[in-house]
Amino acid sequence: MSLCCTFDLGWLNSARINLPAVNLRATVLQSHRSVKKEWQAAWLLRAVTCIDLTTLGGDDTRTNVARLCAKAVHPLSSDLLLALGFEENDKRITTAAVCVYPSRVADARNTLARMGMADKIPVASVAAGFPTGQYLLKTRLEEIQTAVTNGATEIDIVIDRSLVLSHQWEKLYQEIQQMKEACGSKAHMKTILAVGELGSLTNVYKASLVAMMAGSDFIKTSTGKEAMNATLPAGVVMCRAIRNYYQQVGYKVGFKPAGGIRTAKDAINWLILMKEELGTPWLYPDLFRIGASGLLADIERQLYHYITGRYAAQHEFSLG
Ligand SMILES: O=C[C@H](O)COP(=O)(O)O
Repeated sequence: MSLCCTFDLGWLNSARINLPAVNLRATVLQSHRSVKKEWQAAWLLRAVTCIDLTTLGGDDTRTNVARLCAKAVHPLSSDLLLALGFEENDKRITTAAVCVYPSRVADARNTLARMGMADKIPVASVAAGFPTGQYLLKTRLEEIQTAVTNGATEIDIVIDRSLVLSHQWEKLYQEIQQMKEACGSKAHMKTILAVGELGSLTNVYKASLVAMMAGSDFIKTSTGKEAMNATLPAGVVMCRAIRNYYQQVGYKVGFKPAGGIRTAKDAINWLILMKEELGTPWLYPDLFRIGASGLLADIERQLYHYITGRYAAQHEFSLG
C-alpha cells in the first residue's frame, strides 16, 4: 500500500518556494486553458468519477447520508447518460467515494450495501479531530480506529496545524505515522493539510513532504471549513512536492483538492493541473480525488448544456 520513509530534516530545509513563479503558474492554468464541446464533456465525466461526494454538516442524518449514497451511485440522470452514449444504469459512472463524519460511516456503508455497491464505492471518513485537529492524540487515534471498525476504507485525517506553525516537523511526522498505523493495513489514509492555516506556501511544501514521508496515501488541501480552502497556488506547491517525492522515493502519492470547489470550470482546472504537473497516472481515482459537497450540480448543468444547447436551472437537478 503506502510507502513511508525515514524523517529527513535536510530534505525539508532544502525546500525553496518561488512565490511569484507559483502564482504565475496558477494564473496561467486558470486563464489560458479551456476545453470545449465533446472534450469538455469527457473531462467532466472524468471529474465525476474522481469526486469524493461529501456531506460534513452538523445536521447530517441517516436520511441525507442515504441520499448522498444514492447520488454517488447515480451521479447523472438516466437521460443525460443515455444522451452521452452510456447505458441508463452504467456502473462505470459513479463518484469515487462518499465522504462523511465518523458517526455516519455505518449509515453510508449500510446504504451502499443495500444498493449492492459496497464493493464499488468506498466510504471515506474524516477523522483525527476534524476539522481543527485540536484534540488529544489519544482520542484522535481512537477515532480513526473506530471509523475503520465501522467500515470506512478511506480515512481523511487532519493534521495539528500548530506543529507546522511552530516548525515541529519531526513531531508532525511521528503523529501522522501513528495515524497511519491506526488506519491498519486495509484503509487508505488521506492527510488534510488545511493549507489556508499553514502560514506560507513553504510550510505547505514542507508539510506535504512530511505527510508523504510518514506514509500518507494521499495529501489533501483543506477541510472545507477553513476561511481559505483549496487554491491553485497551494495545489501547484503540493503537486511539486508529490513529484519531488516520486523522483526521490519512487512512490506515487495521490492528491485531493477539497473545499470550495463548486463549478465545472474549477474541476477542469484541477484536472489540467494534474495532467500538466504530474501526468496521466494522476487523472484516475486511485491517485486523484476532488472533495466536494456542491460540485455535481454544476457539472450536470454543463453536461445538460452540451446535450441540449440550453442551461437548466439549478433546482432541476437533485442533490449535487
Ligand atoms: O473534504 C471535503 C470538503 O469538506 C468539502 O468541502 P466543500 O463542502 O466546500 O465542498
